[in-house]
Amino acid sequence: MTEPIQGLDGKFYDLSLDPDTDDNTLSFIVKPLDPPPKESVHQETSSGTAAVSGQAGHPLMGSIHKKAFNDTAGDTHRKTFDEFGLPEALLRALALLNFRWPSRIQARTIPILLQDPPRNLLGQSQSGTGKTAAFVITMLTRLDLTNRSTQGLVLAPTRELARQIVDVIEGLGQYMGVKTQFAIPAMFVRGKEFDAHIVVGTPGTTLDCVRRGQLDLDHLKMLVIDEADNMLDLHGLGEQCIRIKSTIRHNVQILLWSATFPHRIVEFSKRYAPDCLTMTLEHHELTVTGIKQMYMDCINAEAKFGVLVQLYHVLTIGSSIIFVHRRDEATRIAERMTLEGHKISVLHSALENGGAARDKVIDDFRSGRTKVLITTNVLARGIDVSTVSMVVNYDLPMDKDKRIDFPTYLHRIGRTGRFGRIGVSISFVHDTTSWMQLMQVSEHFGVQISKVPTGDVEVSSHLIRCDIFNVYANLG
Ligand SMILES: Nc1ncnc2c1ncn2[C@@H]1O[C@H](COP(=O)(O)OP(=O)(O)OP(=O)(O)O)[C@@H](O)[C@H]1O
Repeated sequence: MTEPIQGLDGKFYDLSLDPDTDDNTLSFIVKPLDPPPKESVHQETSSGTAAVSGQAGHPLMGSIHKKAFNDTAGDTHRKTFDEFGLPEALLRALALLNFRWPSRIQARTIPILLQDPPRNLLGQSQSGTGKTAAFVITMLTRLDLTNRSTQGLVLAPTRELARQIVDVIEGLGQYMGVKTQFAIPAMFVRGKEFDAHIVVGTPGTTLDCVRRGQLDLDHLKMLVIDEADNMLDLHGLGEQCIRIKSTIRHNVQILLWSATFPHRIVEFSKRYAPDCLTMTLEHHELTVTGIKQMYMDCINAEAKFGVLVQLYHVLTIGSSIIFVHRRDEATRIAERMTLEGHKISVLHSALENGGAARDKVIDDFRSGRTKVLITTNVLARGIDVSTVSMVVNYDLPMDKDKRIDFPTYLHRIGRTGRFGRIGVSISFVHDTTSWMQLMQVSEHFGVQISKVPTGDVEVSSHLIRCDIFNVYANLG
């Protein structure tokens, strides 16, 4: 048995994570130790229920249910989707998908985005708080689905995110007869005109399709740019997004979304989406309460791999993502982890094969066929896999000037702790520079990043479990 953990209630528990999480819960085995309670422990919170229950003397199954708290909660008066005047077919799909209440960003944006005349928006909210459904619900409500012209265009930075967005549109639009198409490499027929209500694409391929006359945007009503701070960055995809915008009418409603909007991008974004309503957050509001941030101090860069192996020996924790800086490093670590007996997937942009290889990797990970995914920043943004309960920053994210990249840190750790779940992020530091960079992260976002010792396997395991437990105990 592992070392007991003292909960905030003063009692002692043995806690281990249960990897068999379902879509709605992160579960763990909790065994009360001192003394075994006669009745179940049941803790009601103001915004949901966190329960540890079971019979005395038996291992107990505790779980954090999908519940709205913190960033995902609506405002004081909790609105319902029924109040937004949505089509009946959409309400049916929301009910089927178990979307019972809108999250805060959904409650704030959907009603105003549905008003006439349509307003542009720059919308920011923490990772995993339901921005995708916010724009998909708006789009499905606004479009005339009896007309087969392309009325909605969604641009995303990667094929994985574009595929995920189409899944959300098809899920929410399943009773509405909505047709979607991709404008991503190898996912459309060259020379054939697009005839879908909504096209979801990456900027380069979308622009290509518009220029070839395959994609007609004359009837466009709504343009959504997901991960907009990244997409409008002139060092990246900004130029292509500007060109796409120059082909559309000026009364098209433009929605820009992201969890991060650095100041330098906000001004440009406001020019891209003129007169937009702006919902932004301060640095210290950006972190998600359910994500416990930690770090491990490695003696040097070479020692990091040993620490990683040690970490995976003591924790079997649902699914996890390991972020590294370089593609060759991702492959190298994957090979070594495989030799250690782990089932590993690797995804980076050099993995092409017309996209099929990338699609298989992410599909295997999503379905739980693989539990550990090693990747680069290509998957730092947007990807929503609810079973991910740990993110490892094997290397800290750097910008092109070799400074710590705050937005990417936030997006990476945001692959866990989604929509009210709890998760852990562990960043590796290996010298004074990386340690100072992590302290800058802590200061920038106003969060505590606690140290997990690397020497003693049992102690590190215990401390991580202890921290997770306290996040759990503090919920609500
Ligand atoms: N109202 C709701 N009720 C229940 N679940 C929801 C609701 N809205 C969204 N979700 C779920 O929350 C999860 C996170 O949503 P989503 O991926 O849209 O977050 P996001 O804010 O776009 O995150 P990121 O900034 O990382 O891109 C998804 O699994 C989605 O199905």
